[in-house]
Amino acid sequence: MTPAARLQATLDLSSAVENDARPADAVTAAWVRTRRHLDDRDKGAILERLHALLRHRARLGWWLVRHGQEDDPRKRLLAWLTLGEGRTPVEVARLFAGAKGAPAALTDGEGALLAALKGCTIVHPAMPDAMRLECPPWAIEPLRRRFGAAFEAEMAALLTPPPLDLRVNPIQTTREAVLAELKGLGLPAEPTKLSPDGVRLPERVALARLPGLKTGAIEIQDEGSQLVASLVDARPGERVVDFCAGAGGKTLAIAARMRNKGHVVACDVNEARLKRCAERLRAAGLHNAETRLLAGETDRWVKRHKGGFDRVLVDAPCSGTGTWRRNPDARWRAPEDEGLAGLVALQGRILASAARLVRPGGRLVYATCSLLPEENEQQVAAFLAAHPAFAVVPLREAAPQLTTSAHPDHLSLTPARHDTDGFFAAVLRREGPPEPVAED
Ligand SMILES: C[S@@+](CC[C@H](N)C(=O)[O-])C[C@H]1O[C@@H](n2cnc3c(N)ncnc32)[C@H](O)[C@@H]1O
Repeated sequence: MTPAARLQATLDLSSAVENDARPADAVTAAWVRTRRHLDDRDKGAILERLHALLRHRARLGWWLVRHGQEDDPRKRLLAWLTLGEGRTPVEVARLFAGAKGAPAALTDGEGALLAALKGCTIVHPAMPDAMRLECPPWAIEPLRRRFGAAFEAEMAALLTPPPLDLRVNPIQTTREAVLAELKGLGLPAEPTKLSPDGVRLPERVALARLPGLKTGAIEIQDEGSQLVASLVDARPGERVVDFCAGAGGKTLAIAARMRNKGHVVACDVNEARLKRCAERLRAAGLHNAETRLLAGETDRWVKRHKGGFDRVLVDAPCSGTGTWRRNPDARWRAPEDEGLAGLVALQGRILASAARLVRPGGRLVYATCSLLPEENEQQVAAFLAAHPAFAVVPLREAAPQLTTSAHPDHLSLTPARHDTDGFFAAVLRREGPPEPVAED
């Protein structure tokens, strides 16, 4: 592909993302699937530029509005080439020459825009915080409260390209073998610093270069997510519930740690995600887990299995603020349902219901990929106040190796401090019998 053809492909993909309500990664995956002829280098260059455009979306839009231009994918790309890649108007005009397969030739207005942007930096002192920090207005105050003086550093870290983390499936192989294999392929793989099962590749690679993904020997999973699953500390032979299992990222990690012994029930209200979870369990060679579709958090199945499990993980639906580094478009989509308050209420209901499944002496882990105290510490405090049968297991006891957490009692991972996605997890123990609840 010529550099100009790569730009045209980036424009096509960026327009597809703009015109589709689905998250950018879903649109991108579908787009790539229908373009199998693209070689890995072209694909890599196109995706890298798309991610830059998504990461700097608000800043680029601010510059366009300032110069009276429409904020659309083509203009954003022009602005990015100038402000982000430092190309001169002459270089950009050479790429936008209107040749076959290349972007249409520049209009006079676009030429004037490039001239006006020449020599500018992508961040301007007059930018409002929402644009300068690429942080939606609704999240600025809660995140400022959460991080204090570190707020801007955390926002900056959320704008960096994430590493590619893999989790090794101990049923099939070892971390040493995976590291040796990846190094043999010329990939700069390193063991993850905190997770004992993780391997980190500092940058995006073509997934086709990772044969273990097809065989289930490795899974793509952020180091933070691996650490949350490890806090469940499920032992071979135990009975475990992953209450919000989704497509099974953490279910797989838990079931593998149990060495295929015992039983894991992966619950969710989303049938398509659970189906994907079942497929991934099969591919990974894990047969100690089943999926269970729930009608809602108070499904009768929960009542029937009251007190029946050693460990329960609630990886609650959340604002996803901790994953903005990986899903840069997510920050500009409002939290689901009625906004943050609706999510917080749903999390509270899910946690209260799932807690019924824990046997006396058993462990309940509440986790989110949110950075907001409302969804994390405050949620746990409200649960403990209403459920005196539960007590916190401090992190130094639950996971002494994770004392770098930003919080003394709970796991609190942040992109700037730990170079992981933002994750929160609280480990709780049931010390008394399940309380009767209204729907019992
Ligand atoms: C953060 S995601 C889970 C990610 C998953 N644990 C993983 O590691 O890949 C939250 C999940 O909660 C599910 N969910 C939403 N409402 C629920 C409810 N009322 N009861 C159970 N699960 C629910 C969603 O369908 C979604 O799959």
